[in-house]
Amino acid sequence: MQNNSVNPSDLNPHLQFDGVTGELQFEKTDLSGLAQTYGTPLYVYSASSIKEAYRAYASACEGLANVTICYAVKANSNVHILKALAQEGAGFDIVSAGELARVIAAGGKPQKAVFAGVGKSAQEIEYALSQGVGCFNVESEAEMTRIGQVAEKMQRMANVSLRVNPDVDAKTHPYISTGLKENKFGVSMNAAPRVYQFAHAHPWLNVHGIDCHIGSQLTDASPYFDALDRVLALLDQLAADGIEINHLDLGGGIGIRYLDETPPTPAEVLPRLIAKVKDWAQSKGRSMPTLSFEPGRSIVGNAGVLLTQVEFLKENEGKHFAIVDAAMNDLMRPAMYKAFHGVVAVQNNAHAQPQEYDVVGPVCESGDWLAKNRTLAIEQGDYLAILSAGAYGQTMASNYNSRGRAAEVLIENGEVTLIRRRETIEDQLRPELDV
Ligand SMILES: Cc1ncc(COP(=O)(O)O)c(C=O)c1O
Ligand SMILES: N[C@@H](CCCC[NH3+])C(=O)O
Repeated sequence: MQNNSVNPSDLNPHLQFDGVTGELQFEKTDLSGLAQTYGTPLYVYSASSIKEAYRAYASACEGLANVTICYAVKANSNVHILKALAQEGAGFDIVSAGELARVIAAGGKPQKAVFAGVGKSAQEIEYALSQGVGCFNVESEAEMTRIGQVAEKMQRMANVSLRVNPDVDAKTHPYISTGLKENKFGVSMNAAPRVYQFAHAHPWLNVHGIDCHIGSQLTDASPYFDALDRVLALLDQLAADGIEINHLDLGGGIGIRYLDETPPTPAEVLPRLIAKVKDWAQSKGRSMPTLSFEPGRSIVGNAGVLLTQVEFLKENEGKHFAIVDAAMNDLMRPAMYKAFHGVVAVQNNAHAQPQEYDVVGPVCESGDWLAKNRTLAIEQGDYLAILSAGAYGQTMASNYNSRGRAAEVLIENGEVTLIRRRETIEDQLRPELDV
């Protein structure tokens, strides 16, 4: 076995090769059948996997504190997936008016949504307030001012938490680290008291809590505890200035296995974080704050695969390429972060010889690759599954090269539902022709 080959069931136990046919199945459903029925590229998600991942968070906190799990919509914003999570009781972490509209379309409660992001427009703030959004996670002094202005104009109280930047190294890819002072996110610990004072004094702002998210794809839990130490020290400082904060939003970021990573589980992280907050509250004679977490990737990442078909195999001077019908516009992560995604053939091809391939798309960019140096026994027409594609896959897709976005299906207990139809050329042309 090559060191970059991945056994799908190590990523998700619902993803298995059938013992008799050797076919890759998701929730016992043949993936080749889905590729034939719905075409490729096709995102396939397992509802059971999503629910189990959500429940791992919910049960890790059960009985320990008053905790809301706010699923980070940016990871996968399909309305049907949001609906499944809303039915589980999830709240939502949103970063745009569009994401809030999706939550509402899915039957989620705006009151359980927290609105983050460094550049909220006045229109977005107005829309969120009119829908009764739970809280704004505010990322700058200027934004706090703007939210105060919109709230005053609407004569509506806005709940605010300040997103602080604890300057902690999350030890992840530099593009997805968010809690260092060189990152654009949040307000520095030094500036935070001044911004809180402003909000505290404002008649239309209600200081609800504090928020801290240090990055994504964390495989080591220690940065969470370092960040929490800094947050608690700031809460002490604020209390001394007469501002008592009774809600902590500790962000998302727990990683998933793409290859051989061993990220901590919610059960390994959340109870320890909660215990730390509890100890702090007790030592200060304060009541236990309410808490929220904002996981995205760890809920959906390994609950999805991207199915693609081999268009051609080709060799250039000894270098072998598998040209497939999915591309960087469907799954941007390899091009953007050189991210690793496991790739496996969906069916066993007894005629094909194993060969090392770069798996590439049809887009006119050298950066359009999905995987490099993978040993695969495949022929033209075979289906491949790109693994761990449930998070930051379709949500980061584009129409580059005027390629339509892929279709998406959701499997639940053997039942397959089309949850997004394939985008047509007409869909792409309409906004330009309907003017
Ligand atoms: C503010 C905020 N919350 C939550 C998340 C979700 O992170 P993840 O998908 O790593 O759990 C992100 C993305 O990094 C984020 O920026
Ligand atoms: N898009 C990133 C994660 C960004 C998280 C949002 N702050 C990824 O694919 O890994």
